[in-house]
Amino acid sequence: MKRVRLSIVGFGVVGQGLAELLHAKRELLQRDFSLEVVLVGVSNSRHGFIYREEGLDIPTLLDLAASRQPLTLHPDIQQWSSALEGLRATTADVLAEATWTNLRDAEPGLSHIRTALTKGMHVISANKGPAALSANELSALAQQHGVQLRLEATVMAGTPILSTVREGMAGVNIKSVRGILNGTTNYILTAMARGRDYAEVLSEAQGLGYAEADPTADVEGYDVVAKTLILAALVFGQSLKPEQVSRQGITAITREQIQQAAHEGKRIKLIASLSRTADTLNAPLEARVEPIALPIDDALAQVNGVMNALTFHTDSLSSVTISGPGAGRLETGQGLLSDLIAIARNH
Ligand SMILES: NC(=O)C1=CN([C@@H]2O[C@H](COP(=O)(O)OP(=O)(O)OC[C@H]3O[C@@H](n4cnc5c(N)ncnc54)[C@H](OP(=O)(O)O)[C@@H]3O)[C@@H](O)[C@H]2O)C=CC1
Ligand SMILES: N[C@@H](CC=O)C(=O)O
Repeated sequence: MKRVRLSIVGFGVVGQGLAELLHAKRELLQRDFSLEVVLVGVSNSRHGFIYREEGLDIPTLLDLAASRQPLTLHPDIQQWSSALEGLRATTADVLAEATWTNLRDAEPGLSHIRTALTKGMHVISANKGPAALSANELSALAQQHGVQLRLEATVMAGTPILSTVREGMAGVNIKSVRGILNGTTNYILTAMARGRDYAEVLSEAQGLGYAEADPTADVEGYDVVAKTLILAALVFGQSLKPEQVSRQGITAITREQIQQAAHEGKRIKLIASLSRTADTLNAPLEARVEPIALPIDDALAQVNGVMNALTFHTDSLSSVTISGPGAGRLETGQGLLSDLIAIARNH
C-alpha cells in the first residue's frame, strides 16, 4: 500500500470537497490504486494551520467547518497562525492549494505553492491565480526540485481537460480552442433564458458553491480570463498577460437581449477563444472572452447550467469537444483527487 501524506491549504468549498471525497472513496483508493491518503495538515484564513503527524479525522474537520467552528478544536494537533508558517514547519508529500484566486499577484496561493515545491512537496491546485500568472516559473521550480505540479482542477473543475491534452492528445497540433469555461455565468444565462432574475440566480449560484469569493470575477469575465491564460500556457506553451485577453462579461446582458436571441433561434453564452493568428506553431495567440449569441445548433449552445464545454480544433483529430461540470464542491474536489492519484502512481 502506498501512503501519501497530504496537506490542504484553503478549506472552503473545494478544500472540503476534496476531504469529503478522500473519506468517501477510501476503500476505492485502496482497492484500485493501493493508495492510502493521510490528511496531515489543513489550513484556512481564520484558524491558521493545524497538523497531526498520525493524520487528522476528516469527519471531525468537516463538522467543524460546516458549523464554522475553529479547526483548532480538532483534538491532538499542533497549530500555526498561518498556512505559510505551517507549511514551512511541517512535512507532507503533497500540498492541495485551494485558497482564493487572485489575478493581481496570485497571492496567497503563489507563496504557498512556491514554499511547498521548494520543500520537495508535489502540488495540486484548484487556485487559478498562480496557474494563470506564474505557470512557467512554478513548472520550472517543480522540475528543479524533482516534484510534480498538477492543475487539472483550475479549468472546468474535475472535467479532464489538462490531462486529456497532456496524455490523450499528445502529438496533436491544437490550432484553436473555443468554449464555455465558467459555471456561474452559464448557470445564470441558462436561468435567465428561462425567465429568471439575474440577482436571484447569482445568489443561488453562490449558495451552490459555484461562484468565486467575489463573484465580480465570474460575471465580469475575469475568471474566464484566468482559465484562458492557463490554456494558453498549458495547451499552446505561450505565456499571456491578463491585459492581452480581450474581455467582456455578462453584466450588460439583459433578459430582453436573451429573449430576442431566443426569438432568432440563438442562445447567448460567455465564450472563451484562443487561436493562433497564423498557421505556424509559434504564431502569437489571439485571446477573447465575450458573450456571443450562438445559433441553437452550435454544440456550445446546448451546454446549460453549471456545465461547461471546450472544443479543440486540431490537425489529426479534426475537432474534439469535452463537456462536463465547470464548478462545484465535489466536482472540483474530483479534479484535485485525480491529480493526487496521478502523482501517487508516479511517486
Ligand atoms: N468553487 C468552485 O467550483 C471552484 C473553485 N476553484 C478555485 O478553487 C479555490 C477555492 O475555491 P472555493 O473553495 O470555492 O473558495 P472558498 O471561498 O469557499 O474557500 C477559500 C478558502 O481559502 C481560505 N484562505 C484564504 N486565504 C487563505 C490563507 N492565506 N491561508 C489559508 N487559507 C486561506 C479561506 O479561509 P476561510 O475559510 O477562513 O475564509 C477558505 O477556506 C479558488 O481559487 C477558486 O477559484 C476552481 C474550480 C472550481
Ligand atoms: N467560479 C468558477 C468556479 C470554477 O472555476 C465558475 O463558476 O466556473
